[in-house]
Amino acid sequence: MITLDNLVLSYPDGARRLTALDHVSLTADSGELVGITGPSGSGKSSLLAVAATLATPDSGRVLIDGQEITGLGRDAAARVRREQLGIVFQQANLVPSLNALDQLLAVPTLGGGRRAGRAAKASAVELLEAVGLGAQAKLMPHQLSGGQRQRVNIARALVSSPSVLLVDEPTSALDSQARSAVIELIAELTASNGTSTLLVTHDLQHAHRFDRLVTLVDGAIVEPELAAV
Ligand SMILES: Nc1ncnc2c1ncn2[C@@H]1O[C@H](COP(=O)(O)OP(=O)(O)OP(=O)(O)O)[C@@H](O)[C@H]1O
Repeated sequence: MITLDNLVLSYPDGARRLTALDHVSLTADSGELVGITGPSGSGKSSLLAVAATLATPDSGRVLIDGQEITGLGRDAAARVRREQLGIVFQQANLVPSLNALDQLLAVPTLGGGRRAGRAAKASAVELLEAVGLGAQAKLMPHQLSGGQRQRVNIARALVSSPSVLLVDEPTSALDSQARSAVIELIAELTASNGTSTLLVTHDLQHAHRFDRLVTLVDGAIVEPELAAV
């Protein structure tokens, strides 16, 4: 479970400060997919950055499974990101010289690389199968479609079995068919792995797959609402 508790984040803006997050509180339970939407500049990326320990809020707290992760030192924050968070950004950012399987084995928590043990390989293969790429394990990034690259990206984020998955505009580089497949995949994995998932998106075509949808305007949640099913 991830809890954002009364988060305030501001950036310097000339002589004043610009409020990017204005007392934001939000919880995603285990197995829950929460969509976060809102106009450009409303604070969506700022929210994910704070949740990912990549930005420090002015005030408020982030808790994962009841433990506060705000205000940690650099090493402790890096450990939280490695062990408890899965992070999926807009672009897949795969390593061009590694095949799909090795992208997963290169993640430090899998202790892999060339010397990856059997157990690590088996779990990487299993993850690729879970994202529908069992047959593409040996393909290089340039041999994969945009949608397939994003699936590898998602599988890579799940290597450490994170309790929280943070996803920023995962479909913006994809065509509409790949888009719905990626959202469907994230919804399925959230439910089957019991992950707490925050997914930022402009694209509300697949909002019915969210358990909840919240809208940010000027850094504040304006209308938390049950997604219409
Ligand atoms: N590093 C920064 N320094 C100063 N201001 C920033 C910084 N990052 C974001 N902002 C400002 O904070 C506000 C929220 O930005 P943020 O990127 O979180 O919004 P967003 O909803 O993710 O927007 P988009 O949909 O365009 O990505 C905006 O006014 C933005 O200009």
